[in-house]
Amino acid sequence: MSDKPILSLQDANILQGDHLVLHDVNIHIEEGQFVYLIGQTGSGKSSLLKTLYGDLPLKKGSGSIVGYDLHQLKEKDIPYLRRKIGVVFQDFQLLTDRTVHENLVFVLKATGWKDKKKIEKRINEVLSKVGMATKGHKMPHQISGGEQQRVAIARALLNDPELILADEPTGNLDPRTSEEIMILLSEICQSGRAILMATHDYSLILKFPFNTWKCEDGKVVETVQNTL
Ligand SMILES: Nc1ncnc2c1ncn2[C@@H]1O[C@H](COP(=O)(O)OP(=O)(O)OP(=O)(O)O)[C@@H](O)[C@H]1O
Repeated sequence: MSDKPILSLQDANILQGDHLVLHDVNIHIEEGQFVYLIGQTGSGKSSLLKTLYGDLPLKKGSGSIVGYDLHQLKEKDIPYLRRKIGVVFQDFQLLTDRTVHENLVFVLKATGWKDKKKIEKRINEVLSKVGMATKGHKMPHQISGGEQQRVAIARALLNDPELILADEPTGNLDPRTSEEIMILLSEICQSGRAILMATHDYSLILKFPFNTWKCEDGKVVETVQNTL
């Protein structure tokens, strides 16, 4: 593992419109690192992640993510930034009117892939990686929540991202399925990708211990497990 920074914020303010959610945020993630983001409801976890994937502007402070300067980020840069990071949400956000396979084709075509053979090869690779190789023909409503999240993770992996941002990816899943998703995310991390994951599930943190940042009183602080 090198010490190449995949993500860093210096003295950053996180805003929702005029509302200051977090101030003077200083964080840093390197290649292959797994970091949890915790904090009470409304403490700013999603707002921080949104700033990182370009959904909220960084107006004060500096920040870089997978080589992009967040302060200089233009609307036209956002699709390119999103190809270098994978984003996973609590509610999976699959397109419900098409199969698993078609969901993945859609993303590849939207991100510039044209060669049919390469598209098929990549889809097989990511579906195999998440244990869903035989389910490509299913509609999202024909598979379980855990399986839908596996597909959403496969979708996040399509463009081989250096970083995955996951906003409560186990929030809609039962404890056993949550653990399976954590095992999958841990394996993805071991293969060299960095992961920043917002969660409310402290039992997962205890079972899969990684560095933890807490949003509290408008700040992000590094925390240790016995003070969770
Ligand atoms: N779209 C929005 N417009 C204005 N304010 C918002 C918006 N979304 C969130 N906020 C406010 O920003 C603050 C942080 O919310 P955020 O969603 O980032 O918290 P969170 O830690 O992710 O919460 P949760 O654990 O419930 O998902 C809250 O005060 C919230 O009310």
